[in-house]
Amino acid sequence: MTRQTGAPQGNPAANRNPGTTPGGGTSHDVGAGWSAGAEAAGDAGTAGRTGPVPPRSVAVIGAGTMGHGIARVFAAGGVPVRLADRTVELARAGRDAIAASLPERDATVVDLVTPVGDIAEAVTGAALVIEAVPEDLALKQVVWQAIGAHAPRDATLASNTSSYDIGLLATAAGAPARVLGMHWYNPAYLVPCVEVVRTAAVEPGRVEAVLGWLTALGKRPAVTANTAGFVGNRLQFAMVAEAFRCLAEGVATARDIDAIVRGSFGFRLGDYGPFEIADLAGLDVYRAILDYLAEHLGERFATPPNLVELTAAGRYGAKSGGGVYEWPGETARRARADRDRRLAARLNSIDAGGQNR
Ligand SMILES: NC(=O)c1ccc[n+]([C@@H]2O[C@H](COP(=O)([O-])OP(=O)(O)OC[C@H]3O[C@@H](n4cnc5c(N)ncnc54)[C@H](O)[C@@H]3O)[C@@H](O)[C@H]2O)c1
Repeated sequence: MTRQTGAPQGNPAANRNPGTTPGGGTSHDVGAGWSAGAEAAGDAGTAGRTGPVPPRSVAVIGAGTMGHGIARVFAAGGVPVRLADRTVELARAGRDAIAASLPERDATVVDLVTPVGDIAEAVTGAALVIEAVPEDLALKQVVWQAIGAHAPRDATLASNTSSYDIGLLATAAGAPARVLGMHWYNPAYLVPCVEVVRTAAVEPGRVEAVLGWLTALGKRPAVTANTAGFVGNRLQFAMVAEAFRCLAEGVATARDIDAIVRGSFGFRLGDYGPFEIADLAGLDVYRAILDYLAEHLGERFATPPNLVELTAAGRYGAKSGGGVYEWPGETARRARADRDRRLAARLNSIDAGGQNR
């Protein structure tokens, strides 16, 4: 497996784990969990930034739950947005939802959003087109035909699909070299990560341009390959499926399952990803747990060969100086101190918000 070198060092600026990109590249700095905290989540403005800049104009197709939230992110970054739906009235409803979601009903943001009832009109002059119509493949393919027919020849075209093969949409558009996935999470203006899905056919530079645009808007993008569920939904839905199984087997009530996730491993997930947590816990421990779970709960818990390989090589994580990440010198001690500080701050903020259920 690919090992990440120079990973957790306890210095937020220097330790942005780039993550393993599908092509094996680790070139972009996305500020993964270990270094979270420097940027405000959501649609931060771009004033004073000297790095990446947002796209000059955007069309968002579908003004529902996701479309209006995505449109808000760009408008809040100063980007003119054409927000399209089946009718201009539905598109106006999307713009109204943006206005209602803004703490101060900021007119400068809302005024940058133009509702339209027609895809051809929406995509005219757009540097970036984002499709966010319902998860219905036949519907999406019709919409993608229209996008392909009318979008400018140099526009980057993105789908917010949660699960579909981006290649099917790219084919419908007739422009595979310009199509990629852009998987946002709800609410789009608050959840920092956007998965950027790199297809085999997308031309060099498109993915990198999107990463720059998102970074300019205060987002924390990460790259995935074009596989079912990408990374986020693959992991999230593995948990959801197991939660339903626990419920069906009477292991706990729905309320207790939610409380366990919120208050235990889920409590850490806002700050740490699975590999960071596993390296600090001990990969030998994780392997032993998985071996037992596989024996008692079945093959879906089978220990993955790359975990077997690491433990067989004596790479147990922070305690052995290396696991998924490298842990030279004092890094493990510093990372544990950093973890305790972060989690204490998280606990305090939850308590302060009165949300500790
Ligand atoms: N809801 C989520 O949490 C979430 C998260 C990530 C990704 N997604 C994905 O985002 C996409 C949109 O999901 P949503 O939850 O926003 O759905 P939604 O139903 O809330 O919104 C879809 C919008 O698309 C519009 N629409 C339908 N046909 C259209 C057409 N031909 N032209 C233009 N607009 C059209 C609908 O009128 C509606 O306003 C789906 O692919 C979904 O899987 C959803």
